[in-house]
Parts: sequence; C-alpha cells; structure tokens
Amino acid sequence: MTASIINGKEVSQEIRASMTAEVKQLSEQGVVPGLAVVLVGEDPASQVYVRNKEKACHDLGFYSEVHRLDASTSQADLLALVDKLNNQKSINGILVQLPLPSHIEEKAVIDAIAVEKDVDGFHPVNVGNLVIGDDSLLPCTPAGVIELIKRTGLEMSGKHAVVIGRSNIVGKPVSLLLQRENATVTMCHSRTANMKEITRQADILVVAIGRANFVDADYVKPGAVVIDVGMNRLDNGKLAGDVDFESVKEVSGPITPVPGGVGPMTITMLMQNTLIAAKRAHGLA
Ligand SMILES: NC(=O)C1=CN([C@@H]2O[C@H](COP(=O)(O)OP(=O)(O)OC[C@H]3O[C@@H](n4cnc5c(N)ncnc54)[C@H](OP(=O)(O)O)[C@@H]3O)[C@@H](O)[C@H]2O)C=CC1
Ligand SMILES: Nc1nc(=O)c2c([nH]1)NC[C@@H]1CN(c3ccc(C(=O)N[C@@H](CCC(=O)O)C(=O)O)cc3)C=[N+]21
Ligand SMILES: [Mg+2]
Repeated sequence: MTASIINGKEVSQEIRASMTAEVKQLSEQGVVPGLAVVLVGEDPASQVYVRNKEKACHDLGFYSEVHRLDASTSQADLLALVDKLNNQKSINGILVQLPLPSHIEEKAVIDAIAVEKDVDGFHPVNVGNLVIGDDSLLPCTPAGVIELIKRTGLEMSGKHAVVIGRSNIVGKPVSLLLQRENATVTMCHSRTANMKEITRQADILVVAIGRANFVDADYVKPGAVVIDVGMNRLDNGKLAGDVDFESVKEVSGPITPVPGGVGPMTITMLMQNTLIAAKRAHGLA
C-alpha cells in the first residue's frame, strides 16, 4: 500500500486564504487583529518559528510585534512586559515562546497572560474550559492536528485513537479534542508497557514525543492515519519528525510529513485564534 501524504502546508494556505476576506472586511471597520510574540534568548529553532509567525501576520494583514529579550531577562521584567501587552489595545493575542530560560517560572508567565489574549490556549482557564467543553481559545498544535485528521475524510466517531506523549501543550489537549470528536482515546507515555501492542490497534495514531524517527512501521496498523507532531533538529541541520516517515508510509494510510505537516497548521491556528480574539475584543463574536 502506498500512503497518501497529508499536505499541511497546502491545507494551511487554504485556511489562510479563506480568512483573508474576513480580515479585509474587519479592517474596513477599523479592526486589525494584533499579535505580540515574546522571545527570550537566542534559541535558533525558536527564531525560525518567530519568523514564520511574523510572515503569516504580514501576509494576512495583521498587526504584529516581536519582542526579543535577552536570555538574562528577569522574571519580573518579563511579567512587566506581559502586563503592558495585556493592557495594550492594538494587541489581541500574546504568545510567549516556550521553553523559557530556567531562571524563569513558565507557569507564572502563562498565568499572567490575559485569558482573552491567550492565543496559545495555555492559560489554566482556557485549559479548564477545554476540559469541560466550554468555549475557549483552543491550543494551536492540537487544533491543527484535528483539522488535518478531518481533511483526510476519516470519520473519527467510534475510532480508536492512540496518542503517544502526554505533555500539557500537545498530548493531553490532543486527547481531549479527539474525545470531543467521539474517538475512543488511549494515551501512551514513557512508562507505557508493551506500547507497540497498543499503537498497533490505532485507527488514528498521533505522535508527540520529541525523539527523531522513533515510531517505525512495527508500531502502525495497516491503513491507520498517522499524525507526526515531532520537530527534531538533526546534527546535519535537517528537521525530522518522531515518525520514521519512509518506513511507516509503506503500511499506513494518510500520514503527515515533517516539515510540511503539523508545523504550518500550528501557525495557521494561531492566526485563527488571534482573529477570534480580535473579534471578541470588538464585540463581534
Ligand atoms: N509542530 C508543532 O507545532 C509543535 C511540535 N512540537 C514537537 O512535538 C514533540 C513533543 O513536544 P512536547 O509535547 O512539548 O514534548 P515533551 O517533552 O513535553 O513531552 C514528551 C512526551 O513524550 C513522552 N515520551 C518520551 N519518550 C517516550 C518514549 N520513548 N515512549 C513513549 N513516550 C515517550 C513523555 O512521557 P513522560 O510524560 O512519561 O515523560 C512525554 O509525555 C517535540 O518534538 C516538539 O518539538 C511541540 C509543539 C508544537
Ligand atoms: N508558546 C509557544 N507556542 C507554540 O506554539 C510553540 C512554542 N511556544 N514553542 C515551540 C513550539 C514549536 N512550534 C512550531 C511552530 C511552527 C513550526 C513550523 O512552522 N514548522 C514548519 C517549518 C519548520 C522549519 O523549516 O524549520 C514545518 O514543519 O513545515 C514548527 C514548530 C510552536 N511552538
Ligand atoms: Mg515541553
């Protein structure tokens, strides 16, 4: 079987194109969505994401600010910036790039972001609303994962979805969104015993571990949809997912590549959240 490749870049462009008309209409009413990205330190990988986000804002006609702070910035100074952005009318969305340097407590920073500007969906109130099923800003990567599965045409209801990884920013929220789609969800993590026996039962396999090419064809049921969230920079400078794409695509159904899969969708969902936040700020949603 030759798997079909899920083109996250193309899906992203389609979604962004469909947002353009609405953004234009809003700007005629004087509403320009604004995103602030805060980057602490010089992590080269982060620089790429920040550049992609800036480009997406520019292409869509959003207002954007990037705050590049020195790696030695104090927690107090970072919190002061967040407070300023919370109160800044031109800004509807705030993203503080993670991970932060170890002298800064990530939780304190996330908690300080105004709930209605938390376009990452990481604030405890947004996470709580996600768990309950109330309206919230959805975390971008998990929302992008669900959108890509939908685009395969697979009906998620009643299917067995297995998620490898239980982080707060990917694995856990992905599992909640899959349950919202009426999938039956199993979570795997570093302590899971006999993981292959579990993943081989998956109709949908979502992988978010952070280990290059970890999941090979042995883990995959023939025909399963495979979504690779992993972003691992190899020594040769290339980007690799958590899934060994070349071997898995021989047995799987639709599968995402890295790059060009989940990554671009994360940024598109961030733009969508910023648009939603801007509309809400102006009483339009
Ligand atoms: N495309 C995108 O937009 C994004 C990509 N990423 C990428 O996704 C990947 C995961 O990120 P993130 O969730 O933040 O990672 P974390 O390091 O926070 O979490 C990794 C998870 O994987 C589990 N795990 C680690 N090793 C194994 C193993 N051998 N077998 C089974 N489970 C294992 C861990 O288990 P335990 O809990 O037991 O430690 C943990 O739950 C990374 O490559 C990251 O770069 C992340 C965010 C966005
Ligand atoms: N507060 C916060 N929010 C995040 O959403 C967040 C974060 N911190 N920290 C880091 C991770 C990672 N992440 C990516 C976003 C886009 C691509 C992306 O655009 N990838 C492209 C190109 C990658 C490349 O070529 O280097 C692709 O996969 O095709 C990747 C990774 C967001 N994250
Ligand atoms: Mg993490």
